[in-house]
Amino acid sequence: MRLGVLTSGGDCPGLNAVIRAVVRRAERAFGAEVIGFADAWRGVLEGDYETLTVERCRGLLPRGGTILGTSRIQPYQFDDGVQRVRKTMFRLGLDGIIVIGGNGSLGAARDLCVDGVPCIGVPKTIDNDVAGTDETFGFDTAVGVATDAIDRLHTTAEAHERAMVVEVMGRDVGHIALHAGLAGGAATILIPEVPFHIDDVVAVIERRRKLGRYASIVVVAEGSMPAEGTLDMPSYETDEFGHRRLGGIGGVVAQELERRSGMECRLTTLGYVVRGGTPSSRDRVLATRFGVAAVDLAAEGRWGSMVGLAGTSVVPVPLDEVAGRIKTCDLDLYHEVAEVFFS
Ligand SMILES: Nc1ncnc2c1ncn2[C@@H]1O[C@H](COP(=O)(O)OP(=O)(O)O)[C@@H](O)[C@H]1O
Ligand SMILES: O=P(O)(O)OC[C@H]1O[C@](O)(COP(=O)(O)O)[C@@H](O)[C@@H]1O
Ligand SMILES: [Mg+2]
Repeated sequence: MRLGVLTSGGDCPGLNAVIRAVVRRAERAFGAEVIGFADAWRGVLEGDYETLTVERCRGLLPRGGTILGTSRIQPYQFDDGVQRVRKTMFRLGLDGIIVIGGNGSLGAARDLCVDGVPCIGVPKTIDNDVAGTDETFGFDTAVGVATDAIDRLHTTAEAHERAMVVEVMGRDVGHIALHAGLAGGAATILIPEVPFHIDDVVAVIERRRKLGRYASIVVVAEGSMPAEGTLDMPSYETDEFGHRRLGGIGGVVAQELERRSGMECRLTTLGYVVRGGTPSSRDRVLATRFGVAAVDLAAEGRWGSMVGLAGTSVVPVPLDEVAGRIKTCDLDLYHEVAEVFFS
């Protein structure tokens, strides 16, 4: 067996741990060779690759980022993209490609399978928004870093009696904001799934102030939106892949909160900090389990599957059930648990 592997979409902690697991399982259990492609599908399209060995992957477990590099390039952007992918695979004698990516990359992997390019998916992203898996690796690390930041902000907020707005990543979903906000004892949490009313945020802060709580933390996911017609939004640019370049809603919330409550308010945008650096032990274990399972699926010829976490088990999930879908926040956790603490 000869396998290709690539990392696609935004990076997240644990990508290197998957690569290491893939190579080790392939080499040790199946005597198989693994080819690593540079910068996601760019490497496949342009024939930019390296042979990965157990030796090459030493020391990777705790390393953030990805030794292969990543991009948001997909073969379907080019008229002859799929043809070029097939050509590279034929030339290298590959049986298939392990695609470590988020919902966008896994959607493309499903389409490629239909077009005769055998793929196995491994779900990654700090956002935890991939359907078909209870969790993606990278999420636990991101929540941990954000929680640590909130803990630190509490003490400076208390010293100055300020409200602190913390903006965290989360393009379409608020998993990071919800979990870090809950873990960090936020006064309120804003997520993309639930349009917010700024008056409700102000009310929470004022209620706390009446109780003598002058310091408050407001966690805002970058994709959060005000209820229609309630606030002017920053205008987001769109990047070359059609993604809105987010970041800025936290500033709007902080500014309005200060203006309406008269309370001193500061903004901290965590941005890429939660995406970089060493993966948590939990993410390393999940990434390792996913990598091993992906190679096993390839060996069984179960192309068109993704590895997913169901409860405590790693299971195969058809890419058809993943493509074009998104896993949003558990609204019971938001309304019935988190909201208990919003005051
Ligand atoms: N449903 C889809 N089917 C095919 N390609 C897609 C789909 N959604 C996004 N893409 C392509 O996949 C690329 C990677 O997706 P993106 O969402 O940016 O990263 P991720 O894989 O981390 O979710 C996008 O730039 C886009 O070109
Ligand atoms: O790296 P970029 O292109 O600025 O993208 C930022 C986006 O990537 C993420 O970090 C992860 O998203 P993906 O997993 O879809 O790549 C989002 O939270 C954020 O909105
Ligand atoms: Mg995505």
